[in-house]
Amino acid sequence: MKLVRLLLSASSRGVALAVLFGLLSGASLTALLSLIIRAVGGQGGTTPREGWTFAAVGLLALLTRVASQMVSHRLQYGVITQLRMRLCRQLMLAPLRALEERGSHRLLAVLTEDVAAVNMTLVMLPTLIINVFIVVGSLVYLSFLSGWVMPWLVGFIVLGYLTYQMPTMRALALAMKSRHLHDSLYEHFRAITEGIKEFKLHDRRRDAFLEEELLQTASSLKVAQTRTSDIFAAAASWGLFLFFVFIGTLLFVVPHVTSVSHEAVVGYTLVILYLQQPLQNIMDCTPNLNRGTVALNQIEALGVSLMQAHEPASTPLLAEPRSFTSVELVGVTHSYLREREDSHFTVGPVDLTLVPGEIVFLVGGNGSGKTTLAKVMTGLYAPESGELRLNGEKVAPEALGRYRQLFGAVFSDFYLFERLMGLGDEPPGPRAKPYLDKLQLSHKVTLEGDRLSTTRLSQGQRKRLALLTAYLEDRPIYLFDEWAADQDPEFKEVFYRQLLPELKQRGKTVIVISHDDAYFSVADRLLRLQDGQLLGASQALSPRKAAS
Ligand SMILES: Nc1ncnc2c1ncn2[C@@H]1O[C@H](COP(=O)(O)OP(=O)(O)OP(=O)(O)O)[C@@H](O)[C@H]1O
Repeated sequence: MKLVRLLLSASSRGVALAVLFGLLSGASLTALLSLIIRAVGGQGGTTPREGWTFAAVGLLALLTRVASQMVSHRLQYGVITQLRMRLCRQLMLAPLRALEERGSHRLLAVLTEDVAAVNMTLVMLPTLIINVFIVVGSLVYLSFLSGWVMPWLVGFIVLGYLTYQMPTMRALALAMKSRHLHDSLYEHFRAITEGIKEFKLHDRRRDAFLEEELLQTASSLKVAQTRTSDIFAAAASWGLFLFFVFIGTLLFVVPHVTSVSHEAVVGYTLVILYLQQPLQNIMDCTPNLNRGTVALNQIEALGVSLMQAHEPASTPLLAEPRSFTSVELVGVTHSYLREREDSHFTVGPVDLTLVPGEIVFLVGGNGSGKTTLAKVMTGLYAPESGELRLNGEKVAPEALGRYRQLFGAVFSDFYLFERLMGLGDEPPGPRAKPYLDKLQLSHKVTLEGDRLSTTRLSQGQRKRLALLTAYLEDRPIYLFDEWAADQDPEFKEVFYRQLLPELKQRGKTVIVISHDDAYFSVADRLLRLQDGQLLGASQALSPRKAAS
């Protein structure tokens, strides 16, 4: 049902056309069948008129079948594209914390595995529609052939349906289990792609992973999938067996208990034999329908949970904020649940003011909460308590998206885009060139339009490219999370002594998370975090002093 609703929501006209052509195709195939039966059973041979009718109906069956398939293909790929786009939009609008909690492997499993499963289900749509109409058309034809035999047939169909449904319910539960195992499998795939160096350097770790993790999950999946397929195969074979029971009953029992003509018995037998293929096709579609339903449930569950976690819709972005007078964090907190210890790690409550043109260093031991505070400060995490204030005014939840546009940031787990996107209509080349020189990257990277010639660089160089992006964004506040950690001593010196003061001179506020105590003197203010608590000068220097 959910699949039908999905299709209807995409294009009710497309669904109507696909069904109409499917109906015409099914009906013409049934008409062909009745012509065949008449020709086979007829005593006086066939006439040219019947021959022409046969050819015309055959042509109609062919054309409507192709039309139904073509309409269905458009519907199918349209739905899949819509589904992908909708999911990606939902992911991008969801709060960062909600995405982190779900984990990238689960999100990837939905985006790839589930969308592919829905696609597979939709692929068989034309076959399903046409075959359903062949079966329906044949039943209508049979009801005209003999009203007496019809109750027997309906009885068998009901029996077949019920006995098919019972194991199918079990198969659905197994399909759900398989789906959860797929999540684990994606986590393992991530370990392989991201941890390949660690595996290569340690054979015993690799073998333990393969045997104890991957094989365990893959084997459980194999068992669940094999059982599911077994159930469907057994149910389908049972369906075929019922056919022969029906034909046997028709040939050897029905004539003795009701008065039915020989012609009707022959017609029924031929139609039932003919129906075997369409019914087989319908039954073959059932496992896919099941998988598609499970996948769609997963997609919808993710969508619903992300919608619940949605940040309030942002006020339309009229223009990015180009300046500010103050950013304040007032009693702001953020906490993570430590599941194993059943306790929380909390950053804050933090009171902090930032003004334009100052360099603020955020320092502290590993795990003291620097990155977390940076995420709260930049609006990536909404404060759990307390409030953010911009220019003295509280940042309402729906204004958080706009507030974030104040910041240009390079986090330690930054992502480097191959295109410099969203930087305006002008090609970024001329603006980027001086920065490429400044960042000592001109010999490595050029710009072709807005595309970087390469991003296959050392980690330090990639960070410089990320810095280039931040420069071009030209935001009022910059945040660098351990940016200098991968730089050579020479460029570290350039970063701390040249680039940071230059940004400050341009009136930018620069927040630097750093462990480089040799350069702490560059800061106007040093904020020290310890166990999530802020020590040190949380109030801004006066703008005049900051600019000095
Ligand atoms: N996504 C997360 N989910 C749950 N807990 C987290 C998450 N990120 C961080 N933490 C917890 O919050 C604490 C602070 O982490 P954070 O990354 O803010 O520290 P940090 O000071 O930036 O550390 P480092 O100097 O090592 O980068 C850590 O002890 C960690 O247990």
